[in-house]
Amino acid sequence: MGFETAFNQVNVTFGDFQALKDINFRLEEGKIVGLLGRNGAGKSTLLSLLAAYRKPSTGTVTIGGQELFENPLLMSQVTLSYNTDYSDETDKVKDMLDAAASYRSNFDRSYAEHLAEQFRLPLDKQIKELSNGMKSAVNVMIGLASRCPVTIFDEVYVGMDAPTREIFYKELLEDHARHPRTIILSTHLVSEMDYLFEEIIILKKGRLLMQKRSDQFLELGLSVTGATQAVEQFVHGMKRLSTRQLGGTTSVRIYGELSEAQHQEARNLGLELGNVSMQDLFIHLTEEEDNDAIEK
Ligand SMILES: Nc1ncnc2c1ncn2[C@@H]1O[C@H](COP(=O)(O)OP(=O)(O)OP(=O)(O)O)[C@@H](O)[C@H]1O
Repeated sequence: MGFETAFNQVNVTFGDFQALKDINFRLEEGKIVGLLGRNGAGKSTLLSLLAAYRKPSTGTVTIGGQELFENPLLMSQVTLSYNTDYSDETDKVKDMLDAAASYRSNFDRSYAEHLAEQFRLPLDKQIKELSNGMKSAVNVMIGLASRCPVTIFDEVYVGMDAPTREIFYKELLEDHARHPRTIILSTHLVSEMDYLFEEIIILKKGRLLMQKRSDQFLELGLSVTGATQAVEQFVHGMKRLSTRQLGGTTSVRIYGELSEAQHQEARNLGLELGNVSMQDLFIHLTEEEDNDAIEK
């Protein structure tokens, strides 16, 4: 069975508020995908559809060509980890492992215990007594060790300190290499997590703004560095993301691709061309009010 994931003409409305509008995309199986968007863009709503927690108001979500909602066999192939309220959870960490092992067919208990060790999770402690970052680590541990063909983490890092997040990213990459599967990560930590993503999806105000491979996305912008006057002459009329100046040297980040003639002109002016970050592009694309076009 294939696990290509598809959203087909999906809309979600809450009363008269439309949270998702005409969402169409396909995810080839096996990729690590970053789901990006400003607060309220619709990321959690979209992920809740993919975990079959809710049904689209219209449209369908399919995995391997079959509709997901109320399809128990397919639903068991998806896991969604999110910031859970564990304030009343008297189970111990090890009880949680037992429960996950009993209902997840691919659950790898020894890998879960390895993760518990990495995250320094006390197996005998009640979950409600853990710190916030440790509760998030429990979610990551269950999510990764479940080895579901579609594995989703919705801002699951909340409360984790930087070294713990590094352990999460490292384990995710290593386990994905050993057991390739679709992993979707929604995040606001774009600059910290950009290297993880093979592909990105950007939502803006409930719409799919862009779906691109990360390398193609990064080609949407570039930095131009050199003598201030030459840089200013070169970037005149281009869409500017930011400017940094130090002494007589200026570095301008622009949005847009250059023609061969422009590359030649940059060389003639002695300018250095470089990359811009995923975060810079993301901020630009989600701030611009006139940029609501759907691009693929
Ligand atoms: N149950 C609900 N009832 C009414 N509106 C809702 C409901 N759930 C979500 N919304 C609205 O839908 C929009 C999208 O919310 P969603 O939680 O999907 O955004 P998000 O991209 O995950 O945001 P954040 O980055 O802040 O977590 C928001 O305007 C939110 O208020």
